[in-house]
Amino acid sequence: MTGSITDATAGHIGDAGHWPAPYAERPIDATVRVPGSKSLTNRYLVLAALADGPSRLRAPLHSRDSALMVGALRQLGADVREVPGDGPFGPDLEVTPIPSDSGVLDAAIDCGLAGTVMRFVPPMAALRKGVSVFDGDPHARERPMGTIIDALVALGVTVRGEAGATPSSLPFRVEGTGEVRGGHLVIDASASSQFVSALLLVGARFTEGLHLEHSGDSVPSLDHINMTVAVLRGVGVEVDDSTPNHWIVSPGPIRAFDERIEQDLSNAGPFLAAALASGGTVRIPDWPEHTTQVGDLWRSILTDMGADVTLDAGTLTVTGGDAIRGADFADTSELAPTVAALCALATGPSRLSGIAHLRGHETDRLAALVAEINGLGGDAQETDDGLVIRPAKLHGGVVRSYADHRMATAGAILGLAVRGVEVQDIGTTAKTMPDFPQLWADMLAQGSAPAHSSAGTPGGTQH
Ligand SMILES: O=C(O)C1=C[C@@H](OP(=O)(O)O)[C@@H](O)[C@H](O)C1
Ligand SMILES: C=C(OP(=O)(O)O)C(=O)O
Repeated sequence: MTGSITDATAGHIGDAGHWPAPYAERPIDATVRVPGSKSLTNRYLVLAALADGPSRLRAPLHSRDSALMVGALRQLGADVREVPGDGPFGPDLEVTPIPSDSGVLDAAIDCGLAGTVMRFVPPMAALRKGVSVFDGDPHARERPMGTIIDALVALGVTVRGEAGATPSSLPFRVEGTGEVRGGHLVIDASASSQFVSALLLVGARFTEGLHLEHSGDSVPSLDHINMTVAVLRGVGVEVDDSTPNHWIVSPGPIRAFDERIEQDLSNAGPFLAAALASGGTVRIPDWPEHTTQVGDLWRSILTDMGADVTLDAGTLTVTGGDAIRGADFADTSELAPTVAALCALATGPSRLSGIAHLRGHETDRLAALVAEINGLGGDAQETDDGLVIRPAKLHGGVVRSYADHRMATAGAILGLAVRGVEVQDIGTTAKTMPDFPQLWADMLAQGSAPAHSSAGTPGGTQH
């Protein structure tokens, strides 16, 4: 760490489990790499377990959510091995698929708090013989699951809750017979795009394939569904998504693959936000030229907030100015907590819309963001489908993370601009980024641009 960035406590957890968020005395000037994409890693893990031969994931994410997925697939009979790779964030993974003739095998699946595990794995369990019991963290029992359970029941699969009746949330058991006929299925996926992705990922393995239709309010996080469709096509699965709210997956094999996982562009967000929060520069090399990750939206979001954003020779460079501009953002999906943290530091008002379903994420993110921003003296309010955040002078205090990795990283962003912020349970970032405190400290340690006044932001006035 250079002398230009204060707070030598970066990366340490305080006695009360509070992480003193490092405060940026000067503009950050850093080049950062982040681990592999959670969404891509867990999709490719699912497909590898269902494929027609052994597959390899290069530079995958190693985190709690990916470990939970690996654990689930092993329970279902897949063989997942770590093999040396060339990525800086851990080994590659080789996957031998779930054998089709493994007999009757019972399984216990720990979903943790991972939406991808609790939604993607139950349809896989229906495709093999045996009982698979699903449960997770306490809050996982409150996340929306009814749509996926009802979908399986409509497909002829037996799903029982603790009392024996059809449940609407974790815990439950799926009684697989080894075969699902498939066909036309209508669901309401307005609470999560993961319901659609979950069924599309297995659809080719249904005897008749799958014609999935969404009926209800709009489906959130459409980028994630488009990612699912693109990944499926990449492994030889035919998907027709030419009619809005309809996805037709032809029956057929899922081709084994050897795939390099892109870095997690959503998790790049807090580091890029650090450029704005400190009025400095953050570069991320190997930014994909074409990607299905929602995190590619950082390029427009951060431009709208007043940053200078360039993508040159594969490196994304974000330079913050003297002030962060407030703006209106629709459908920011999993990027919303990071966006909200920047909005709380902005000089003008912001509105985030199209994110009502965040109430069913790791925590009720709309309520949590309002409570924690306002707890630091901010001015945030919930709307029907999002947040309004107005400029306010912030002060130090504790940011609670609610077991939500993105609340914890939002606290870290605020702490760069506001002295005296502590994040409760920074360890929860392990859900998708186990090294977050170290990566954050490394970013700060790299040096700093010449001092500039960050006093243009409400947070900056606290310096
Ligand atoms: O399919 C995926 O990998 C994801 C889909 C989105 O879920 P929702 O549609 O529930 O927002 C996103 O928020 C989540 O972080 C990851
Ligand atoms: C909503 C998220 O996760 P999950 O995959 O658990 O839904 C997220 O990572 O922001």
